[in-house]
Amino acid sequence: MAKNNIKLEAKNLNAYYGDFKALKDITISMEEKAVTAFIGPSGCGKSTFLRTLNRMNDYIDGFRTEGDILLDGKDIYDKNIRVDELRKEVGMVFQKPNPFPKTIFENVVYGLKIQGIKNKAHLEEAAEKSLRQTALWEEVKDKMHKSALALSGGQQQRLCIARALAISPSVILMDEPTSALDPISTAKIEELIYELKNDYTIVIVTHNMQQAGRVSDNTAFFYMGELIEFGKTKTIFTSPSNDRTQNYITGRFG
Ligand SMILES: Nc1ncnc2c1ncn2[C@@H]1O[C@H](COP(=O)(O)OP(=O)(O)OP(=O)(O)O)[C@@H](O)[C@H]1O
Repeated sequence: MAKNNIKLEAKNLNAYYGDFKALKDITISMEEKAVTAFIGPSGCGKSTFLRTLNRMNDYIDGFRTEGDILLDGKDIYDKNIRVDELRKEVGMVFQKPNPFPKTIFENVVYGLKIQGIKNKAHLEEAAEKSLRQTALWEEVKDKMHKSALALSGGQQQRLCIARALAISPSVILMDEPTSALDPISTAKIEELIYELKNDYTIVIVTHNMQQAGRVSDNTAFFYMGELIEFGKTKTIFTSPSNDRTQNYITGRFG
């Protein structure tokens, strides 16, 4: 298989919450249209790192970074970057499905409406497209104007992914997207991730080793704020070169 282009890169990235250094000298390249998984024990910095990739941590008082994060070669922390534009390009899906207390339709088109798109036909078309992409359309097409909160947890998470897709990002960040879901819903989301990587670059934080093994092309193992090992998922899971990676994936700690 030809090697994909690099979509996202961190170069010598340090991140701090006040005096606490949560990420230490992270350098990593993430391939375009591939799935990169972040694994590691609780508190090792996976979510912090994921959130630096669309500047979600900007909201946290005392948070700061050193080093660079490049999206398509451009530093996303550059002072000329518009964070709203960045977040259109780099969408995010969270651990717990978080639909708005609105209809299914309003949830999917939320981002488009914020962008000022009002044309009803256009919004309907976009909603259908995103819901088809997340394999939810058949399940919800007759209740588009009912509350999204009436959907099951798994459907809600697929709706949140559809909401993220509707604004046409090129990267989707997923922070433990299935940890609140049952096994069947989890399998659906995993299938979806597999499909989506044809068109999107995906970065996923997961505690579930099997999940990382099933869905990702490349895996990064973090430990206490450091990137310990990064490589092809198959290699990381079958013959890691670092003892700490080996101990973690075999369940000896974490
Ligand atoms: N808002 C915050 N303020 C201060 N420290 C924080 C904040 N968020 C995270 N941290 C600290 O940064 C470190 C990394 O946390 P992070 O949430 O990135 O880890 P994680 O690997 O994603 O953990 P988990 O798997 O439990 O979600 C931890 O020591 C955590 O306590």
